[in-house]
Amino acid sequence: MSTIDHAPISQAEAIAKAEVLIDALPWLVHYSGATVVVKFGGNAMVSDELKASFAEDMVFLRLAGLRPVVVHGGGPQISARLKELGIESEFKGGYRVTTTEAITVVRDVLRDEVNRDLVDLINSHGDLAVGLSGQDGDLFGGRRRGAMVDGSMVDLGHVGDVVTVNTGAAVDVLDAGKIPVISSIAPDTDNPGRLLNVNADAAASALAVALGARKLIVLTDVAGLYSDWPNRDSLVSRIDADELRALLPRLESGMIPKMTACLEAVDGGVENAAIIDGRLPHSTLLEVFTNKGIGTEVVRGTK
Ligand SMILES: Nc1ncnc2c1ncn2[C@@H]1O[C@H](COP(=O)(O)OP(=O)(O)O)[C@@H](O)[C@H]1O
Ligand SMILES: CC(=O)N[C@@H](CCC(=O)OP(=O)(O)O)C(=O)O
Repeated sequence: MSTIDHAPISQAEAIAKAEVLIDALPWLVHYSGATVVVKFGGNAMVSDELKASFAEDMVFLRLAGLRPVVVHGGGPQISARLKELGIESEFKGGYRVTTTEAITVVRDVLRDEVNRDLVDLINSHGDLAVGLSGQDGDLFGGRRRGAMVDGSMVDLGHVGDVVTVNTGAAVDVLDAGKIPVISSIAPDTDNPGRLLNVNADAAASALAVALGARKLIVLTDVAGLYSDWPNRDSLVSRIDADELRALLPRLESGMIPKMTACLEAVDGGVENAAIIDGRLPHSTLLEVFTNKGIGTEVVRGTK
C-alpha cells in the first residue's frame, strides 16, 4: 500500500479543519449550558437529507453542552393532507384559516407524523429526543386570534396565540439531558376541550421567552429576511427590534408571523433571534458556532 493510502487528509486540510474547530471555541464557551430554541419550518423539511442533517445538528448542540429545544412546523404537510381529504384551506395574513374539521387534521399531522418523524431521526443517534405537544402538561395555553387583512380584522376559526406557557414538561426533558421536540397545537383556555392551531414561529417564540432561552433560531426556505421582498439584493444581515417594529407593517404572508415572533422573543429577553436558510445542510451549526453566523439576526432594541 502507498503512503498516500495512509494519509486521509493533507497537512493543509488538517490545519484548515483544526481552525474550523478552534473558531468554534468562543461560541462553545458563550453557549455552554444555554437554552436555544430552534424552530424547524415545514418548508425547510424538503428532503430526507436535510431532515437528517437537522437531527445531527440538534444532537451536536446537545453533546456540545447546550440545551436545544425543537419546535416544529409542518404547514406544507398539513396543506397536503387537507387537500387529500378534500378540506378547503386558505391563508389570511400568514395564518391558516382553521375550521372545526381542519383542526383535527392539523393536530394529527403535527403531533402524529411530523413530530414522530423528527423524534425518530434524532433518536437514531441515541435515546435523546422526547416528543411533546402543547397539550402535554399544559405546555401551551391558547386564546383565539384573528388577523389584520387590508386594514380590517378577519376571523381565522380555531387559530390562536399562546397566552400561557407551563414550561414544566419541557424543563423535565431538558433536565434529563434530552431534547424536547414540540408541536405547536394548544388547548383553548376559553373553551376547555377545544384545540387551537398556533403558528409554530409564534409557539417557538413564546417558549423561548418562558424558558429564558439565550437564542431563538428559525429555519425556513429563504436566506433570511429581505427588506424589499422579492428583491434579492435586500437581504438583511442584522436588524434591531426598533427597526424591525418599523418594518413589520410592510411585510407579507409567512414573514408576518415569523418576524413578529422574532420581535416578541427579543422584546421578551432572548439575546437574539436568527432567521436562517434551512435548505443549507447544517445551517444551525454554522449559525451557532461561527463568528458571522448566517441569515438575518434580530437583536434587542432600545425599548
Ligand atoms: N420580506 C420577506 N423576506 C423573506 N421571505 C419572504 C418575505 N416576504 C414573504 N416571504 C415569503 O415567506 C416565506 C417563508 O414563510 P413560510 O412559508 O411561512 O415559512 P415556514 O414554513 O418556514 O414557516 C418565504 O419562502 C418567502 O416566500
Ligand atoms: C395558524 C397557522 O397558520 N398554523 C400553521 C401551523 C404549522 C406551521 O406553523 O408550520 P410552518 O412553520 O411549516 O409554517 C399551519 O396550519 O400551517
